[in-house]
Amino acid sequence: MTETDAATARPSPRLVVRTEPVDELAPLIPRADPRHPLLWMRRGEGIVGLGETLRIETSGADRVEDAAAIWTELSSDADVDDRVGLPGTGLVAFGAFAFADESASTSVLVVPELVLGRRDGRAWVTRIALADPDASDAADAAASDLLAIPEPAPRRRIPRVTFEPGAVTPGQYEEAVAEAVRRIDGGELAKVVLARELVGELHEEDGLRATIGRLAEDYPDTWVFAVDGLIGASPETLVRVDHGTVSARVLAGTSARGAGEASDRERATALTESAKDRAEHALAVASAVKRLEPHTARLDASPEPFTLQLPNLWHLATDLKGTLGDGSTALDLVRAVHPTAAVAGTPRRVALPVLAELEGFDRGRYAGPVGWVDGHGDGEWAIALRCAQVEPDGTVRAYAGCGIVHDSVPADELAETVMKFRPIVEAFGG
Ligand SMILES: C=C(O[C@@H]1C=C(C(=O)O)C=C[C@H]1O)C(=O)O
Repeated sequence: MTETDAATARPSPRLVVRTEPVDELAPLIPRADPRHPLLWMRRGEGIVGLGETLRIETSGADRVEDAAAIWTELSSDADVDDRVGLPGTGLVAFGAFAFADESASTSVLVVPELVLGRRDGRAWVTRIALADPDASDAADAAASDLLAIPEPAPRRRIPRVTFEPGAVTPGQYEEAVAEAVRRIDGGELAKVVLARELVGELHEEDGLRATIGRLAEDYPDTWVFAVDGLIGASPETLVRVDHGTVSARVLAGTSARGAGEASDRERATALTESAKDRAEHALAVASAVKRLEPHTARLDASPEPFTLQLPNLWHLATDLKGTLGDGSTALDLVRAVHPTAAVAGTPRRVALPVLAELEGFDRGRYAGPVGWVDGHGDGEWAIALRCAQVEPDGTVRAYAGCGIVHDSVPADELAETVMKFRPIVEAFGG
């Protein structure tokens, strides 16, 4: 993979971008890079990135703001010939940001050399190159075939990773939940989200394509993503910006699926009627609305939460939809809404230090924003949930957490993390 560095380069490099329609690319996943997959997909449509033209790395409290500023500059200087004009065509970067300001993990925007995309039944290929300062015709630089469109690879078995609890044992997790409930009852805060991690070793370094394929097959209605080793299938849309419209899906409140049809429906009904889950959900919706509202001319929320059915569980969900009021880009809104109450707690300024203290590990990019942004500032971002970070040495860290409120029961929350781990653990053969 090409190692380049935009964050430190001044003046910023100029990108030459060309998008052209192609007949068909389905299925996309077998064309992804098996070792360093870059992918964003839902219901068979999305984008796959190959190669790396440029990488923007940021960290600290201003990680999103700094990346957004570099991206705006790169985009405004880019020479773009987009013959398709759909969300995800033209210049794009895949991104993943650390959850916490203090995280040791870097945040990244990766600009691939080649993007393969499908949307609304149309397919395209985008080539992104650094302009050659000596070339007389910039478009020629992008047209020269640096990377060929890969043929779909044959299917292979998913890699086998055995997961064990990481820094925090299940017992310690239950203790942390109990302590959180004590603090909530003491009036310190209303909600805090506590997660735990599982750690394993990946030995088949080219097996990630099979893992992603399994996530997409089993969880087709989620956002399946792979960005710089962060792999997962998230049901929660942090924010989408598309030609002046804004949307988000807030999730909070979870129940197991029932064994038979009748018991399954009962679980969903019980979830919509549960005062605990509704209260937890209302906090998450209020925080998303509060942070999006200043940027929107209009913002509507579904009047009542609905139940979102996933193969492993039910969630209470609220969709937000609106129109932008201030020309914000997707990254501006990511900065405005992250971290939401769904993954941090309420009030946020109290919940964040409590979470850091009680959780006992660095979340890295878990529960951070993951998605893509284009040259117009449009993009789709999810909250990185039901995911794992694969380190270059093969260490795999998977994460799952739960919103803790005053009537949370430690054993139930531990059981909920097990349900939430299921997609990623199974996609690694567990
Ligand atoms: C924190 C996670 O999920 C979040 C917490 C939820 C809950 O507590 O009910 C539901 C969906 C997500 O917003 C996770 O999956 O790790």
